[in-house]
Amino acid sequence: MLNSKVNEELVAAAGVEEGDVVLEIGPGTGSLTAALLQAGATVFAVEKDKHMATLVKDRFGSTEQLKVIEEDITKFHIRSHFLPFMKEKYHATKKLAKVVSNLPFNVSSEVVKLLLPMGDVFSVVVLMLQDETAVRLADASIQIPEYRPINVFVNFYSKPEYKFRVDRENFFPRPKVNGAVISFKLKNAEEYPPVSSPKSFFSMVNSAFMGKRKMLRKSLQHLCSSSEIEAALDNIGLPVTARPSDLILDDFVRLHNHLTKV
Ligand SMILES: C[S@@+](CC[C@H](N)C(=O)[O-])C[C@H]1O[C@@H](n2cnc3c(N)ncnc32)[C@H](O)[C@@H]1O
Repeated sequence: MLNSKVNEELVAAAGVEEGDVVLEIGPGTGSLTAALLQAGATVFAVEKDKHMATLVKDRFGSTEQLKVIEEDITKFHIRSHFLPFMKEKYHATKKLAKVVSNLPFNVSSEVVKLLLPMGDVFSVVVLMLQDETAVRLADASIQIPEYRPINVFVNFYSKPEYKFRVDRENFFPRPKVNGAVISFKLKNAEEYPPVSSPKSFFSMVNSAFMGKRKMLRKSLQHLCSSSEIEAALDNIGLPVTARPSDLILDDFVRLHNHLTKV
């Protein structure tokens, strides 16, 4: 990131304040880390590249305010490593941590899937993503060609908000596309839509989209007979010919709950 103002805006988008504990993924040379430390946060940085991890440790020296771990975030067990760190910093308080990260665009969806169900650890996840991805994830409207299970997932676990666009000129090396900052305010478990099991719910949603152009009464046939699916759709006020792109999160929840009662 060449523009330090963008880093400050990322920090502000997460509402980082003095005393906050922040998980930063991929600190690189530490430009965002510097802005987080400046805001008074205690930073737990996970960096996959050995050279970068050393560089960022050397840059800030030994300080209580920063811990750098050399690990790939997609293989890192956040709960077992980050939770003890967070508890130690927050002492006995029930405060939640935040995630602020400017990651390579190619790992962003994996990171989103990993972090959004962690509302018991993080209050907010603020990420720099490819602009197109940020627009798509922040928009829960159906009937757009990009509507996918990930949209249902994002809205199940969080309240997404597109924050601002970051032109590609601000990055080095310059990517082919613009970036954007998106914030996901994480829900806690009591706020999740009422489903018997998120695993069975997302398995149904994924199956529904497998045949994107197919009607649900066909694509969900491995779960129930088509007449049972039609009855459930009718019961929740949807046409029996509905396709996955006709259903918002609540509709999927009601459909799942009807089908699992059958
Ligand atoms: C876009 S750079 C970060 C730049 C830095 N945050 C800044 O603001 O200047 C991405 C960093 O993420 C690291 N990274 C990439 N994949 C990672 C992963 N799976 N886990 C942890 N770090 C990763 C890279 O080594 C690199 O240092």
